Amino acid sequence: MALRVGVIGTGAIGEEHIRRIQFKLVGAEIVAVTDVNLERAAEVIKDIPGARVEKTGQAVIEAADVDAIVVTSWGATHEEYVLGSIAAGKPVFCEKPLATTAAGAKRIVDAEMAAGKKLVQVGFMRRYDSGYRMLKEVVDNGSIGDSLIVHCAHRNPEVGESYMTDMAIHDTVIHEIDVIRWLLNDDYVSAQVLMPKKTKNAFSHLSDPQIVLLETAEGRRVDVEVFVNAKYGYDIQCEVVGEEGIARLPEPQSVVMRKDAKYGTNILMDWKKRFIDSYDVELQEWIDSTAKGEVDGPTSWDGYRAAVTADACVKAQTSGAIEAIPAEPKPDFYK
Ligand SMILES: NC(=O)c1ccc[n+]([C@@H]2O[C@H](COP(=O)([O-])OP(=O)(O)OC[C@H]3O[C@@H](n4cnc5c(N)ncnc54)[C@H](O)[C@@H]3O)[C@@H](O)[C@H]2O)c1
Ligand SMILES: O[C@H]1[C@H](O)[C@@H](O)[C@H](O)[C@@H](O)[C@H]1O
Repeated sequence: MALRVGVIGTGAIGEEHIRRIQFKLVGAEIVAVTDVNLERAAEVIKDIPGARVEKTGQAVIEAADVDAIVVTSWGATHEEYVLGSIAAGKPVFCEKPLATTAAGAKRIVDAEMAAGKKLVQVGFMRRYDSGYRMLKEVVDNGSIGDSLIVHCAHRNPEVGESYMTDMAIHDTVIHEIDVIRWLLNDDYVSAQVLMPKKTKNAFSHLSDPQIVLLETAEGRRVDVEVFVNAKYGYDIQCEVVGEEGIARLPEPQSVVMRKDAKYGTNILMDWKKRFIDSYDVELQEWIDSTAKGEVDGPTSWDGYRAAVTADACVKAQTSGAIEAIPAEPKPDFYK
């Protein structure tokens, strides 16, 4: 029988995930959705027979015909819905961030451990991207020797007025925080944030761009330029400097053109397209492992460690200091 999925939050990525679960992937169907904007929720499922709108997230979680939950509402609301899913004993896929504070993510870890069963997967989809997987293979097989430095850039063409300075960390750099921790098989010990000259293209309340500097337990250094009003495109860069060579994240495939006295390729403008294949792989694996009663992907522990690092970065945004990131052993429950 197909896994019956309920979705909380039918905005941009909620709609994307609803459509891929219902029309592209196998083994699952959408049965219930909700959003604070109920009209929007109804619009998103209008061509899905049998799917209905529930009035609240809790109603989706508690519905008898919902086997598993997908949380795609705003970041600050994730904790409540993930805790609700754990309390109901239902598997939950939560888009990043797991919670917007380390304390919130810790409450999820504690609740899941108390429930005695892994139920939570976090939407760190870059771990499923073929480019990052190729890069990890090179890092792991020693082709460039030991990794010493990682240079990253995370550029969005623009963001809306509701995007705040701390969101550069827990909404945007959270991707690098997780994927570089996974890539290096290392964890962070300190964070610092530098604020370069501000672009004229950002709203006045937003510091943009920013440079995040992370240090790992093994002494590696990671720098992330986060620039969310970069105008020219949606551009994700990652370069690993090793003892014996350099390895770069491949660019998305694109036809090279010679036209109008120019030679080049297009740059994407939309995050939806940049990791489109990885969302498919991520959610198909989630459906398959959930059907087996397992969690194979990034866990709440990964979401929690990312949130601890994000908290240090947010503190560093205002202190200007190098902020320590406390080390913690991974509980056996998550090994
Ligand atoms: N993995 C990725 O690449 C990726 C990409 C985009 C967004 N995201 C994450 O997904 C989440 C949603 O982002 P988005 O771009 O779709 O935002 P969005 O604003 O387009 O959609 C969010 C939706 O949640 C609804 N909502 C807000 N509070 C709610 C609540 N309490 N209960 C139910 N619905 C509620 C809003 O009305 C809105 O429709 C964010 O956490 C974001 O960081 C992840
Ligand atoms: O929610 C989005 C999404 O996670 C994108 O991948 C990221 O580039 C954006 O900065 C963020 O706002």
